[in-house]
Formats: sequence, structure tokens, C-alpha cells
Amino acid sequence: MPKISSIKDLQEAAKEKLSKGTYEYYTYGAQDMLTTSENCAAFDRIQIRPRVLRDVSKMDTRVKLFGRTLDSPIFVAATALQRLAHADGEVGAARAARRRNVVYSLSTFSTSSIEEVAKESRNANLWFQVSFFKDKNLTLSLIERAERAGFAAIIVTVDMPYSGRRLPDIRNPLTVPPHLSFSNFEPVSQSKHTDQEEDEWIGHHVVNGVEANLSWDSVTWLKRHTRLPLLTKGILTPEDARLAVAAGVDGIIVSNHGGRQLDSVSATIESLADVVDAVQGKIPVLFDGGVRRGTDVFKAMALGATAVFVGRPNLYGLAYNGEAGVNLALDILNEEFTLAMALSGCPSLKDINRTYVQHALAPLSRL
Ligand SMILES: Cc1cc2nc3c(=O)[nH]c(=O)nc-3n(C[C@H](O)[C@H](O)[C@H](O)COP(=O)(O)O)c2cc1C
Ligand SMILES: CCCCCCC(=O)C(=O)O
Repeated sequence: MPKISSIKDLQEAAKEKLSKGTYEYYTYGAQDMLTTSENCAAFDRIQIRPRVLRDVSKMDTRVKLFGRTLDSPIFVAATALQRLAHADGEVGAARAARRRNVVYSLSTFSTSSIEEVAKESRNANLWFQVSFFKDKNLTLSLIERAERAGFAAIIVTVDMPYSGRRLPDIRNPLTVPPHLSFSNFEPVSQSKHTDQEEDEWIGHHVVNGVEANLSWDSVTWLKRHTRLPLLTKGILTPEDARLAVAAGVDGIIVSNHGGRQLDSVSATIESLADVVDAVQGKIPVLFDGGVRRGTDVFKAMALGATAVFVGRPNLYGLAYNGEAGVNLALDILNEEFTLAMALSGCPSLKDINRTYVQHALAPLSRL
């Protein structure tokens, strides 16, 4: 394998290391994966309009969010089951995010617990992703644990009342090996139990436990029960963005779950500007989906994102080389992004705006 110099290289290296089932669980999307592909392809239909003869001798990628200053707007998205990729798992990935002073979001469906990640990555910028469970006390207890452990924000996922139809999962359902568990679901994980009891409990709480009877009142309810900033993840339309603002959330994440939920929805980069316009600057709009290059980050920032999350690049980094692999993924993206800013004549994030991008008449073609 030649030197890893792009996220694509990392993906190929990860494919070599992971079992087929794990690689497909991480990489694939719902049904025909139209949206998963589009998330990446749509970036190629956007061109950058660089300005020249600016002072780019000092670059500043810092972003301020909810009272904290982060060194870069490239954050790590919540993804389940990270220790399937490497023993370093969520802890290693959170440490890599801490090294760059950026946000690490921990999935509810993690293989290291809220407390373990907080303890082992002390002083990291941790956000917790929660789902609405039928058992409301379960949702609340997860949030309370995240608050107690020092997490700085709550992300509530709103695009997953049911799991999307992912064909590898249907043909060959992913199993969690016996040495791993959904660590946030303690009652079973900590007590003596048989594998069958564990499977039944997980089936009940994790897979079938997610609530499908939801409304914006559910979000208001959650907001009342946390003192942390609350972000809704999975917004794709200006209509829902306006409702999110009205519900009093502190931030929106434009996301289609990496194309893993409803196939045939638009690429997130194509939904971003409309959401940003609807929100009118009242709350930050964050973004994820298909970011594989620093130039993708630049395009999302130009269309109004306050920060972007990367999901699969983090998993590929982990699979390649644990914490060091996530460091590598974040280094590549940050180097590419800073260079894109400099070559576009934008020394700081506040300089980047919509005048720096345009829709290509034809997709930019890849060699
Ligand atoms: C393997 C995998 C697991 C995921 N698990 C979660 C999860 O537990 N909760 C959640 O809200 N989103 C989850 N997501 C969605 C990511 O948070 C994010 O929206 C998506 O990965 C962004 O797209 P990208 O992978 O192209 O960067 C998952 C995505 C992947 C690929
Ligand atoms: C096997 C349980 C996985 C929970 C859902 C994780 C997720 O959001 C995903 O996209 O996968």
C-alpha cells in the first residue's frame, strides 16, 4: 500500500483490514445507495471561485460554538459500534478529536460507554448523540449520564424512527462479537447474564426500542430536560428547519444519515443553502454527508455551514490504525481545507461566503 494521502486511500486500507460484514455495515447506505453516492457526487458539481492577491500568510480555522472555541470546523460524527473497527474504538477517536481540539460526538450505540469515553479522553470536546426511545426514562437517563460526565452538547437524531433498509444488514445481519457490547445499555452489560438474555434485552431496547411516535413536542420535551445545548440531527428541508427554530433548539445538523435512512433524498450539500436561508442566522447550522476532501469542507462552509462532521472517514481511520488512523484522517482533511482556504484567498472562516462557489455546468470529472 503506497503512503496514505487521501480519505480514499484510507477507505481502501480499511477495506483490506475489516471483515466484509463490518466494511459493508460502515460503508453502505439504504437500498440502491443513490443518496449515499449523491452525497459525494454532488460536491463535484460545485466549483470554487477563488480570489487572489490576498494576505493568506496567517490562516485561522477557529470556530466558536456554544461558548467554546474549536481549532477547526471539521468535527467527528456520531457513528455506532466503533470498536468493530479497532480496539481503540470510541476512546481512540475521541482522543484524536481532542488532539485537534474539535468536537467528537459519541453515538448512543457505542461500544464504549459515556463514562469511559469521558474518563479516557479527559478535556475532549464531547457531544452526545441520543435517540428517542419508547422508554422515556432510558432517553433521560442517557442524557443525565452525559451531563454528569461533562459532555458539552446533546444531538438528538430525528431521521431514524425506523432503521433504513440497508441490504447488507438484511442479507447478512451484523452481529456484535461477544467481547463487545452496546456499552451505554448498562443493566445487562454489567450484570451476569447469558448471551441469550443480552440479545433479547438489546433487541428490545436498542433495535425495537426507538420511538416512532414523534413530533416537535418530543423535541421541546427533551429541551426541557437538559441544560446543555440541544441540536437536531437529520434536518433536510427549510420547513423543518423553521420548526426546529420554533421548538427552541440551539442548532441544526443538516444530515441524511450518510444515505442510510431514506434512499432517494437529496444530497445534503444540495439542501444546505435552503436550510441556512430559512434559519436566518438565528441558530448555527451544521452539516454532514459525503465530506471526503478539504475542498468539500470549504464548499459546505461557503454555503453557510458553521461546521461539518465526518462519519465514515473517522471509521476508516480507526480501521486502518486506531487512534493514529483517526489523527491521520483529521490531519488530511484539515491540511486540505486550510490549503483550499488559502488558495481561495480566505484567511479565516468569516471570509468564506457564497460568492466563493458556483454550480458547475457539468459535473467536474475525476481522472
Ligand atoms: C456505520 C455508521 C453508523 C452510524 N451510526 C449513527 C448513530 O449511531 N447515530 C446517528 O445519529 N448517526 C449515525 N450515523 C450517521 C452519521 O452520524 C453521519 O450522519 C453520516 O455518517 C455522515 O455521512 P458520512 O459518513 O458520509 O460522513 C452512522 C453512520 C455510519 C456510516
Ligand atoms: C445495530 C444497532 C445500530 C443502531 C443504529 C446506528 C445507526 O444510526 C446506523 O446508521 O447504523
